[in-house]
Amino acid sequence: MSVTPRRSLLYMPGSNARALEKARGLDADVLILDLEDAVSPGQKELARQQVLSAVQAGGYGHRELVVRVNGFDTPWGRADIEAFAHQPISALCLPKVDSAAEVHAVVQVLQQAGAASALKLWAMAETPRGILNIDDVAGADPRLDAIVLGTSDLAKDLRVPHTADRLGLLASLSASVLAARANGVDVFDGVHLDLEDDEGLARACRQGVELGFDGKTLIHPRQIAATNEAFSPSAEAVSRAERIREAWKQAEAEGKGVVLVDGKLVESLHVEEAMRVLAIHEALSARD
Ligand SMILES: CC(C)(COP(=O)(O)OP(=O)(O)OC[C@H]1O[C@@H](n2cnc3c(N)ncnc32)[C@H](O)[C@@H]1OP(=O)(O)O)[C@@H](O)C(=O)NCCC(=O)NCCSC(=O)C[C@H](O)C(=O)O
Ligand SMILES: [Mg+2]
Repeated sequence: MSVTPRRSLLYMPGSNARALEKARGLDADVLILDLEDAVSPGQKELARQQVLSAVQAGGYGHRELVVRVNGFDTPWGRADIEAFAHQPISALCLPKVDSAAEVHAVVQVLQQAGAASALKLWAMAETPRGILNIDDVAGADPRLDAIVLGTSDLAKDLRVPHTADRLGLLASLSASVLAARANGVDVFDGVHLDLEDDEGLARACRQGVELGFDGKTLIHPRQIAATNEAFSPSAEAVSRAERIREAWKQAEAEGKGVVLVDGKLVESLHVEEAMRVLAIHEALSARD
């Protein structure tokens, strides 16, 4: 089993040349180079050019590069998509996706541009309509590779306050995880806006892990370390997974379909879980 760890996903405005440079040395798994809401209308062209130059220059190492383009219905959306159709990036992130039809429209542009099938699409779940259609969006096309929660836009549109327990967002968060898993794509939690609030960030990360997210989107480098820690398998989880792998090998050799590890029942589904933990751990160790 091969897994690409996507624990921490750092946004940066494409208009911020210093951030694009600094990101080459940051410990984030994914860099989301933003052309959308973090860039003012007057800087859209500059941001597109800077991000193009940055991805062409490279130097980002293991960090996956994702470009968040402007909405298809804006003056910049189509040109953004065409500009990055043949660049060395993992995915285009589409903001405020309301329906599968919006994904299909972008897929058509990529096909017309002859983009490689390796170029994926990530859909942002950040509107009430998008959440209601999230299963269709997540399964819209084989290029669709991940769902990204936009909890700021969502809280605004739902008219729910930003609370520590994120009560008003829970239904949308869980619906997105369900849709992602049902369609076999990754799913990433929204941002924590308070840069000074380390305790709140740690709590939000824990909640994200418990809700089933693969990682969390971030807005500042100081949020990376805590997020990586929260979304990495703990030493204890790795050690138990290793014991499960060993015990299962023996059980299989003896023709058994169940085994006890540390007094707990282990069946093939637990072995699958353990193998995923080990795959993430090994991918991270190989990177170190
Ligand atoms: C929030 C910020 C504007 C703060 O920037 P700044 O004042 O420069 O912070 P610092 O002085 O503390 O920065 C220290 C150094 O770190 C670099 N830096 C800062 N932020 C980033 C970053 N995001 N990526 C890379 N590097 C970063 C600074 O350049 C400093 O470097 P150095 O010169 O070496 O000291 C800023 O953090 C920022 O712009 N953050 C990202 C904002 C953003 O992208 N927002 C859009 C995405 S959030 C969203 O829209 C989610 C979704 O759509 C929703 O609806 O929820
Ligand atoms: Mg948003």
